[in-house]
Amino acid sequence: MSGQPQGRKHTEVAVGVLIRPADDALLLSTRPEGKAYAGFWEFPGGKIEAGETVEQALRRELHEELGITIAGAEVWKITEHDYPHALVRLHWCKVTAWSGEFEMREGQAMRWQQLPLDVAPVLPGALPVLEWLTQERGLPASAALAVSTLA
Ligand SMILES: Nc1nc2c([nH]c(=O)n2[C@@H]2O[C@H](COP(=O)(O)OP(=O)(O)OP(=O)(O)O)[C@@H](O)[C@H]2O)c(=O)[nH]1
Repeated sequence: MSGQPQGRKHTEVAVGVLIRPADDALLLSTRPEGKAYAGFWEFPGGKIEAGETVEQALRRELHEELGITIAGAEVWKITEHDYPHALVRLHWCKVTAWSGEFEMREGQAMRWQQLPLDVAPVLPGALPVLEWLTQERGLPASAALAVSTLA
């Protein structure tokens, strides 16, 4: 039979939509060298390890990658994306409070961004979230589409 290979397991991922309280800017960072889609812009986060909650995984990842400690995180949306390298389930959390100074511990670049983003390309798995944020902010749909640069 054709189609999905049987038993392909989801990789569970915790992702943080960091929103800067002063101006509602969103934090995007680049994927480090050596990972799939290196150089693509994404929201910071990473894989949930065995026994971790989404919040615990996100706190650990953001500390490892960015050097900050988040106050709390609640799941806002859950999406899935089927990449050649993995079938991922993304647990999106909005984060508006953290402590510590940003430090790019994996050699990434980071930018605070308004919609439409002026960085590209963005990981395809992040595009639905840009659409929701665009709707929430009452912006024209083109504010989310402008980043769909992937062929
Ligand atoms: N962090 C993050 N991952 C995303 C986003 N969108 C998206 O599809 N993903 C996918 O989610 C997965 C995250 O895995 P990762 O490789 O960044 O996680 P990690 O840091 O724990 O990886 P490692 O353990 O291999 O070092 C990747 O397959 C990535 O393509 C996003 O906006 N942010």
